[in-house]
Formats: sequence, C-alpha cells, structure tokens
Amino acid sequence: MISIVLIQLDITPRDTSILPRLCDANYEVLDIGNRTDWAFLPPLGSISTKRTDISHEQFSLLSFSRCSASRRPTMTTTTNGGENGALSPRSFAQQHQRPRESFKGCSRIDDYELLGKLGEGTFGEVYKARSRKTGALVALKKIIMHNEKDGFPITALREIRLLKLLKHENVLRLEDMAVEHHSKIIDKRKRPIIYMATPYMDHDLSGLLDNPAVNFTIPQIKCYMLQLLQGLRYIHQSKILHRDMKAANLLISNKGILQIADFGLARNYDGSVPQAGQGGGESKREYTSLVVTRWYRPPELLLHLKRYTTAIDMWGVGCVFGEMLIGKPILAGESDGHQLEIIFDLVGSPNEENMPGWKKLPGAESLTPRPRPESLSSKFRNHGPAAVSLLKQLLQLNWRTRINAIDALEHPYFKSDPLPARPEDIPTFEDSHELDRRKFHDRKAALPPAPKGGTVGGAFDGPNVGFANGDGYGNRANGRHGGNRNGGDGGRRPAWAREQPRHEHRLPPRPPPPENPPSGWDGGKDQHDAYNRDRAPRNRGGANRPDIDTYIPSYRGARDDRPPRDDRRRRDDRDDRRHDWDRRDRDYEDRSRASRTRSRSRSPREREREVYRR
Ligand SMILES: Nc1ncnc2c1ncn2[C@@H]1O[C@H](COP(=O)(O)OP(=O)(O)OP(=O)(O)O)[C@@H](O)[C@H]1O
Repeated sequence: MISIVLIQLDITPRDTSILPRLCDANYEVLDIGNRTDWAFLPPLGSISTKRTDISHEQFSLLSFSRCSASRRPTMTTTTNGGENGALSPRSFAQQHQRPRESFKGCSRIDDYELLGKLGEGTFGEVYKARSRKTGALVALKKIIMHNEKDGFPITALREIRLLKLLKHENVLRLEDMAVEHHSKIIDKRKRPIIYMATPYMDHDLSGLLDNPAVNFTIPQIKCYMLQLLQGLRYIHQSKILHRDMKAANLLISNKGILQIADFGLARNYDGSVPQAGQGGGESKREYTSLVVTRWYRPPELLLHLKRYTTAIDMWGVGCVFGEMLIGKPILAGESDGHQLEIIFDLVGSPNEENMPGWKKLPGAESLTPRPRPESLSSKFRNHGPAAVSLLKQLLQLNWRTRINAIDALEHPYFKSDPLPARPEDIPTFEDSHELDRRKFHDRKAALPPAPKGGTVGGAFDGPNVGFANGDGYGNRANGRHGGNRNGGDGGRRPAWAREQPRHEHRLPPRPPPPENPPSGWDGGKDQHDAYNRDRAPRNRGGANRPDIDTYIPSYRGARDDRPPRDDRRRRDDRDDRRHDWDRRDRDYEDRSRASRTRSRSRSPREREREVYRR
C-alpha cells in the first residue's frame, strides 16, 4: 500500500490518468502543475509500515491547513471520460485540488521564539515557543528521524494525518509544522528537523497531579472527566483508537479546558462505532496488542487480545479517573505479569463470568491467577457510591461490556452533588508539565517532615503514606477517611461528600544505580539522574520470575548493541515503555523460542515496522 505520494514529473496524458483515481480513493490533491511537485496525502488508515517515500525536504512542501474527510471529492467518472463526460482526468484533478492559497508549506523554525523544554517523549522532545507572526504560545514537538533511509517517520505521519482530520474542543489541534534547516557551515548534508506546532497548554494532567500546590476538587474532577469523555466519544465516533490513554497525554489549560494529545500510536479501526448501551462491541479485525503504556494497559491487551476495540481506551479513562481521585497512579505495575496481578487484586481475578473467553487468550494459557474478590469498592468507598460505580464500569474485565464513552457521559456520577464545575470556574495553576515533576519533587523534599504519628498529612505525606496508614486509596487503616487537608475531618463526613479528594505524593521510589550500566555510562551525575529517571522500577519477582516486560515501540533486541536512541534515554520512571536496556533485552530473551528466532533474524527497524504494521 502506498503511504504517501509525492511525484515530480512532466505531466503526460498517461500520468494524469492517475489523478482521478487518487481522488476517488480519497487522496487529497494538494497541488498539480506542469513541472512541479504533486503532493497527495493518503486516506485515513492507508498509511502502511512500508517506507514513507518522502524526505524531510519534500515533507516541508506539504500544506498543513486543516482538511476534513467530508470536503474531499469523490470521482464517479472513469479515466477516459465516463459519467462526467468531457471532463478530462487532468481537469478533474485540477478542479478538486486544494486552493492554491491554502498551499503554504511548513513555517520556518525562525518564525518561532523557543522559550524552554516541556517534555521528552518516545518520539521527540517538546518545547514551549512563541509565534513571531501571531504572538501565540505554542508547543513544538520535534520529530526525530531514526533511520533517514526510511524517510519521514510513519508514526509522525500517522499523528499528523489524524490530528489534521480531527476537530473537537477536547482534542489537541495541529496548527502548523515548522522546519529547522541546519546551518550550512555546520553540516548542510544533515536533514532538516521538523516540528509539529500545537497550541500551548499550561499543564498536562500528570504534571498537575504532581504539583503539591494543586488539590483537585470533586467538581473539578467531574469537569475534566466530562471533557475527557466528550473528546473520546468524538475520537471513537471518528473511527479512531487512541491507544495511549494516560494522564501525561491529557493537556489542560488555565481556562479549565482538557484536550486529548499524543496520537503517535493512534490508528483508525474497522467495524461499527460504539452505540449507547452496547459497550465496546466486537472488533472486526486484528491489531497489534503491543500498545498503551503499561500502567494504563487493559487486561485483555496484557493477555494479548488482538481483536480489541475502543474499550481499551475506556480502561485508560478508568485509570486516569482513579488517579485523579487519589492523586497518584492506581495501577503502577513493575512488569506485565505484576501489572496483571495488581489488576486482579483490584477488580477480582478473571473467570468465565466476568471475562468470558479469557482463558483462550494467548497470554492466559499458562496463567492460573489466585482466586480473589474485587477490592475496588472498599478501596474507593470514600469517594462515594457513584464514583465507585463509574470506576467499576470503566475497569470492567469484560472488554465487550465495558462502558463506552456515550454511556459514561450519562452516568449518575455527573448528575449527583457536587455537580461538575464549569471550566471557567476552575482556578488557574502554575504551569505543570512532565518535566516539572523533578521541580515539584525537590520542593516536597524541602518541606519539613510530617509530625510523627500525626493524622494530618496531605501534601506533606511521603510516598508510602497511603499504604502505611491505610490502603493508598484514601482510606485510613483505622477505618477513618483520609485524614489529610483535602479529605480528613476525622471521619465525620464521608470523603465523597466533601469537595477535596486526597492528593498524595505520586513519585515512585528512586531505583538504585545500574548494575550493568548502558554503554557510554561514565557515572556522571547527569547520567546517573537521567538513567534513574528513565529506568523502570525493578522486578520484584527476582531473577527467576518468568515475567516479561513489554512496551512498544521496542527498538532494541537482544542482539542489538547499538547505543540507545537519544529519545529513549530520558524516560519518565512512571512510563516505562522507553528504556531499561537490560529489561528489554530480557524481554526478548523471555519470549517464546519461535518469536526469539524470528526477532533475531530481523533488524530492529524491521521489528519496529512489524509493531506498527497493525
Ligand atoms: N501542546 C502542548 N502544550 C503543553 N505541553 C505539551 C503540549 N504537547 C506536549 N506537551 C508536553 O510534552 C509531553 C510529551 O508530549 P507527547 O506525549 O505529545 O510526546 P511523545 O513523544 O509522544 O510522548 P510520550 O512518549 O510520553 O507519549 C506531554 O506530556 C506534555 O507535558
């Protein structure tokens, strides 16, 4: 399948005949001319894992004004006239090409003033910048090229393509693309760097929850949840799976608006869109199960279901909801096996009743989970029956009946007191992004220790306070409700009836320095910090635990001794898809003999392609 076409040629009658066919196939004609580049963007979902056949230079010619599927023409004529009579293929294409004035190509990086770094992700770094043309604040996401021979990264094309098509208040907008050309003196052979420009958002949810000065109120949580569900309902109705739902991918402005971001793993799906009262339904086809950051990954993906649905994103919404309620991630697994264990601890172990067909899933074959009841109701009881009910429906083991966004929006939780806040009524906060976590951590470390044996904790509580004094979900061991400044009143009123939920220290414990440091390690402080930040928590199961740890995209295999990719070196220790070299190698070692043989016979790039094939 052609992923993107950019052709430079003299137009001949034979050549022009492809134009209407491309229009028919919903390709977007950006420009045609006698001796010029033709640029076509592919229809949604047609991006394959083959070479993108497009260089950065060519890419920078493309136009990035918004398009919509409905605007595209459909051609009913045949290439030699057909129903449209006299219309020649070339005239047809010319009539349907985008107006020339909208074809403006990318901006230059000089059009922006860089103001600082906001985040470092799997696929690039994100900077805060100001447009010199409009004065508007933007976030510039740098697209990193890993293998220049393969052309422009397919993941970035997917993300750009999807963001261009989506238009909703609760979905991040792609406003522009910017190109940075290398200075001729330094290295003019180097490829230009491309950035995606999106409106600047003051916070991401993960950064905001880490900010000790911020305490979410219940109306605020309801307001964010409603916006999240509205955005997701729109995404799912647009036939798109997000596949990386997590707090760090939810951006929030100081106007109280929440937007879903990071479509780097998103793709369109086949089959019908969710219907009210019908959960996520069934999938028509298979996709890769190696998606979603582990802490937000649903049990069916951990058990390698390939016919998954929009329900995978709804599980992530459940995790985010729980995280907002207790102020820290609710399911912080240390490996895939551990992740399943803690899921079963929370929602009960799977059986034919609560997860029909689970035993037949590829990852369940050798699994015999210890039978246990659900503990969610008691762990979240302080947040009220409506919150527990919604959380239970979002965190349902059975993906077929897990609540969908349409029904979740109608849940009584949003209609009971206290009612959701209006976005404009939510207070403003200091900017809080992924990279601010360290700043907040240091600030907390500088605070005086909480009084020994005291019941007042809140922002002064250490990382384990919830578990030491209760169960970490806002319940105290002595049976009283969370006694912090957000929720504690000695148990006289249930926490859910008050406005402030519990908010605890969310940073996971700092792991020890590496025993087998990655190549290039010299033990310097920066390296040490970066390594520790990036490193996933150690496997509690010990060396013999037959546990694997997966996250995609996995670029390095057991036999790959290339240095780690720049963008994988710095990794948030809560999101472990990006690093931990020895663990990833062990992951490959632990896989079945067949897949090991297969993976060793392929280059990391081929493995990466395989991951994205679906
Ligand atoms: N428009 C924006 N405004 C403010 N901050 C942003 C914006 N876009 C991204 N960020 C910050 O950058 C971080 C990483 O962005 P994003 O998730 O899009 O990149 P990524 O490379 O796909 O990351 P990841 O691998 O974590 O999914 C976000 O968590 C957020 O803190």
